[in-house]
Amino acid sequence: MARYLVIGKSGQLAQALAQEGGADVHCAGHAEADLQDTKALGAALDRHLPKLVINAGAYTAVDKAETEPELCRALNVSGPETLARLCDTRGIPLIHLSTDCVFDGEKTSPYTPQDAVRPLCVYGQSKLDGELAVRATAARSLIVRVSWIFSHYGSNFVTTMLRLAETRKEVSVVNDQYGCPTHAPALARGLLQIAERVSVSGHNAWGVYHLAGAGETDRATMAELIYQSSLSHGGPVAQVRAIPTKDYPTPACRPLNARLDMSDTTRVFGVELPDWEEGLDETVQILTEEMKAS
Ligand SMILES: NC(=O)C1=CN([C@@H]2O[C@H](COP(=O)(O)OP(=O)(O)OC[C@H]3O[C@@H](n4cnc5c(N)ncnc54)[C@H](OP(=O)(O)O)[C@@H]3O)[C@@H](O)[C@H]2O)C=CC1
Ligand SMILES: Cc1cn([C@H]2C[C@H](O)[C@@H](COP(=O)(O)OP(=O)(O)O[C@H]3O[C@@H](C)C(=O)[C@@H](O)[C@H]3O)O2)c(=O)[nH]c1=O
Ligand SMILES: [Mg+2]
Repeated sequence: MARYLVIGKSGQLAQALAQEGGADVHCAGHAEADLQDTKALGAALDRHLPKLVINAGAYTAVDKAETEPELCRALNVSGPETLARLCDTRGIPLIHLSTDCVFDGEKTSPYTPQDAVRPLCVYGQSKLDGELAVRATAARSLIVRVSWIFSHYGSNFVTTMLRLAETRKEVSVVNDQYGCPTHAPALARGLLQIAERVSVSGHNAWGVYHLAGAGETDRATMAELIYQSSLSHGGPVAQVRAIPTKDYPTPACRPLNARLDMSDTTRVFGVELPDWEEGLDETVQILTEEMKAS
């Protein structure tokens, strides 16, 4: 039997956990374990009897959340709270994923887990409320905040930039939003190392942690690096026009500073992710090959 049960199957992190964890991981998508279905969640826990649960399921459409806050909150607040209760009553530790969007981005240096939170959008507020609900419900829980996940799985900023370059010569991208891009496979490996640590009895450092790729960048520079890599693999390329966020209005506000300080995670778990750029070329290579084949 798989040691770890992952909620989510088709998402970026869920697919990366399945790939990196192999037989140790069972991913239950919404067909098996819907976050809105208490019975199904309980049945999945009782069927798989996992040593630990990782909740990689969430509502992640940041802009769309502004117009469907109920669904967003059902998946990011009520679902995780239910899951936390079901895990707690069974004595199963839970790792729940959260985001840089719990911060307002006004700090001028990377955010630590102890920094004050102030979400700017519905998605960010829902993830914060989900964190609080999980922490209040399951004593043996870890909240792991991540930022800017990219991969060849699912949709993300890298897939968006490559898709746009297929039809455009120039793409306007904001150059005043800073963050730590996180390669999903590297994140999955880091989370599995943490899972290993917390599933041994005696672990007691529960709470909030940050885990993202090493290094930092802004969205426009990230887009340029995506196209540099795409060029080297014979994929689509566009000119990046760097613009300020005020000239790129979106329904939801993102924090201008989304950089996370990971030193607690390194100290407590000995886990550190590699530089985000290491995962970028691999991701772009796979995606451009897929694009050429289709
Ligand atoms: N993407 C990003 O840039 C960032 C993401 N995060 C957080 O990391 C986590 C993983 O994100 P990511 O992998 O990118 O997400 P994706 O958007 O790629 O995937 C969403 C996941 O949610 C699952 N899901 C959707 N609805 C339900 C439901 N009703 N019941 C159960 N599962 C459901 C999907 O599972 P399926 O369809 O297989 O059933 C899918 O696996 C989330 O908590 C997210 O908030 C944090 C920071 C950055
Ligand atoms: C597509 C596009 C976006 N942008 C901007 C808009 C936005 O501010 C920024 C990122 O856009 P995206 O919509 O791709 O990324 P977004 O979905 O907002 O990414 C976020 O997802 C959630 C789930 C998280 O938790 C965050 O950590 C973060 O990764 O880039 C441009 O400037 N030009 C463009 O052509
Ligand atoms: Mg998005």
